[in-house]
Amino acid sequence: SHAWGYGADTGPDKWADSFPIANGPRQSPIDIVPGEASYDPALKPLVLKYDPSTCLEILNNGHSFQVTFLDDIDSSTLKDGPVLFNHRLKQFHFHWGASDDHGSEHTVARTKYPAELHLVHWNTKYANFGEAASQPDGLAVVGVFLKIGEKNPNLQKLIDAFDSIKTKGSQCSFADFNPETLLPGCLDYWTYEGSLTTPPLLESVTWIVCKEPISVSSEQMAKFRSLLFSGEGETECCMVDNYRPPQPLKGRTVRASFK
Ligand SMILES: COc1ccc(CNS(=O)(=O)c2ccc(S(N)(=O)=O)s2)cc1
Ligand SMILES: [Zn+2]
Repeated sequence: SHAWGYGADTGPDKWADSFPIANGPRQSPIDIVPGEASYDPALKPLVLKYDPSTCLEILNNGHSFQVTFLDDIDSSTLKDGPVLFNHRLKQFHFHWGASDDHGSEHTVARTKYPAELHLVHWNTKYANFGEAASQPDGLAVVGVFLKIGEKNPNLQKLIDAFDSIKTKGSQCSFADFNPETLLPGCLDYWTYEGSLTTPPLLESVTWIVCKEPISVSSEQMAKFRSLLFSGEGETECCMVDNYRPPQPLKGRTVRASFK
């Protein structure tokens, strides 16, 4: 069945049964080894321009929680960086662990962060998100690590909506949130050609992983873990460890935008 998840019978080690691309040549996430990344002076700075008025809703899709954006015009966009075309923000979501010592998808020299933010954008040379998602240069996902530290007031706005999206399939309107507030001060990044980290694991993602993390408090991480994978009326299953472990690099080059 296509009911994939993160449990023993449905988790990452079983995804290849229904999605053989799981063993493909450009799978994500990966372990980023800074010493092996090649600095590319031709890489441009990332240009991220987000319009809070295009923020639509926050929802629990049974795998993570995500905030979706109106993407019918160029109001929230990603330009430059490693990409050649304009991309539109579709949604952002997170991956996290059952405890503060793990939870990110990408790792840095095998270092795990407690969580990772993904801002998903699609290349507007294609007609729409679904079209773009099936093209090798169709998507660009910005990854931002979360590190335990000061309480993050911008994350708190998301956390305050969790009571309304506790169970799988629940959603509520969510307006005027600016994802720019979730970006680190420095936008130095690593970039490589990869895939979606969840089924359908499409190999259509230019990954842009920020070197600098943002902060999250341990108490805020505990609130992430109060969300449920399970639907209303089902046996409660805490939404934790919704991350895929690093995949083989298979000869790919990881470039750095910084020295
Ligand atoms: C064509 O049919 C499709 C196309 C795409 C999807 C997946 N949905 S999605 O693109 O939002 C993402 C899934 C995983 C993401 S990650 N962790 O790599 O940022 S992004 C579903 C059906
Ligand atoms: Zn993700």
